[in-house]
Amino acid sequence: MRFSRQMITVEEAMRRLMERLTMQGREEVHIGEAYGRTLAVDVHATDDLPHFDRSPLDGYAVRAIDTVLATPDQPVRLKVVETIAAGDVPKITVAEGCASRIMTGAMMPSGADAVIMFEQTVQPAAFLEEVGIKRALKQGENVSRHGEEIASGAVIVRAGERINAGTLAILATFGYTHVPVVRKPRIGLLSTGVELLDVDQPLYPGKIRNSNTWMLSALIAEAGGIPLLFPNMPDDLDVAKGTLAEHLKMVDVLVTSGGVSVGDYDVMAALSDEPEAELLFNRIAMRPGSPTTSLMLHGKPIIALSGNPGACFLGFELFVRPAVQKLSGVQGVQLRTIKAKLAVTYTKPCPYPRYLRGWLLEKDGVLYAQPDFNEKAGNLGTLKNSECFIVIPAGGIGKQAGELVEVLSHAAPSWKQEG
Ligand SMILES: Nc1nc2c(c(=O)[nH]1)N[C@H]1C(S)=C(S)[C@@H](COP(=O)(O)OP(=O)(O)OC[C@H]3O[C@@H](n4cnc5c(N)ncnc54)[C@H](O)[C@@H]3O)O[C@H]1N2
Ligand code: MOO
Ligand SMILES: [Mg+2]
Repeated sequence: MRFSRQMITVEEAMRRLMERLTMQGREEVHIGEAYGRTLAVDVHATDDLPHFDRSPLDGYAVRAIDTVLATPDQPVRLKVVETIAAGDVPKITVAEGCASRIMTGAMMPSGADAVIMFEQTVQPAAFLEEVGIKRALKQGENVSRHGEEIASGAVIVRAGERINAGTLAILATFGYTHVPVVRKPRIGLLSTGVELLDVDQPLYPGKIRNSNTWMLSALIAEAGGIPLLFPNMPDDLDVAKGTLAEHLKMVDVLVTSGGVSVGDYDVMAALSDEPEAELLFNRIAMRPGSPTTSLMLHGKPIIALSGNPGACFLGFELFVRPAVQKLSGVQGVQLRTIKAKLAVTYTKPCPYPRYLRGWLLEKDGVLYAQPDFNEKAGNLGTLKNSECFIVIPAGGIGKQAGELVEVLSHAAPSWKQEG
């Protein structure tokens, strides 16, 4: 099996994995902790917004009919009967020939049906209790109507939407101190390989420090999962079987790095051949990361990423981020690309689609995708500069500068969210 692998497309691999994942249950969290979480149910407006007629300006609440003859040269004089601050309940009805001073956000007094801003009024010097209105107003002008933005009972946020800063504003407006969200998935994480040292260990010949675990842990948290870090796993199949069985009890998905290729010590590849493992895929038409593997073990999915840091990074974006999102309740998760012009010619041939790390730039209104030329799968020095993957299609002669290419950005918005 290890040497005769069936190659499938990225899309097919993603489909096979996604169909094994189901949304987590729900929990309630305080609004202060809800940022970045996914709504578990539709949330409704508990009142009209606004819930009273209010003024959007600092000015005077008037009866429009009283202002019909008003001009800058001949202002209409009205008697000021009250001053209304935001938060006050007006006490006096605005009668014919009268006006109330009113502040932004304050409740409209009964009788008034329009507001004129201070700048369009004059204060007759000798008559402090009067105001001169310099233009005619229409009924309803400058009044924010009760319920004009959102009606009580309307859906304000849908199940499956990710809570951003704007969502928090609307939830707070309607009094949701606690928010029904989808439980965060627990994503176990470990690296394989006896060559790996911890960050605080000195280098020895042949050994390297484990960087994938730290990179993946941050990416998992950013995607909305809880990373659970397990110790590095030795390249021994029997040990791996026991260790993984224990870890799987504690997580919803397990992500591993390394050991997926055809090497003598590639333990995750060896595990895929075991009868208790159900292989989902172990060869994908993509570069880097073609040996990226996924399997079901003891009823739980394992996503086994390549150990090469660049391939590991790509594998995360293509498979782990969408998996975390689906478990987190995000609706309609799928790979979504945008088109941009390739900033420089790239001619390296490849039998599979190649995902080049890079970034986007804008020049004279045109979006360009700039590849990072440090794209060897094992290179990690420029991983930090990567904000997207530029897809160079299989075969052919690559792409010329200025040709349109598909670009997959790492940020969450590139994953379609419906609803
Ligand atoms: N005969 C073949 N050899 C290889 C093939 C192939 O098709 N035939 N594929 C190559 C490709 S492509 C890739 S990608 C790698 C995949 O390797 P593994 O996923 O098995 O990963 P390892 O062998 O464990 O490690 C690869 C590389 O990455 C370093 N590494 C591993 N873990 C970490 C970590 N946690 N932090 C930093 N670096 C790590 C490791 O030391 C190796 O240098 O296989 C090719 N070979
Ligand atoms: O898939 Mo590998 O990362 O090309 O070296
Ligand atoms: Mg290997």
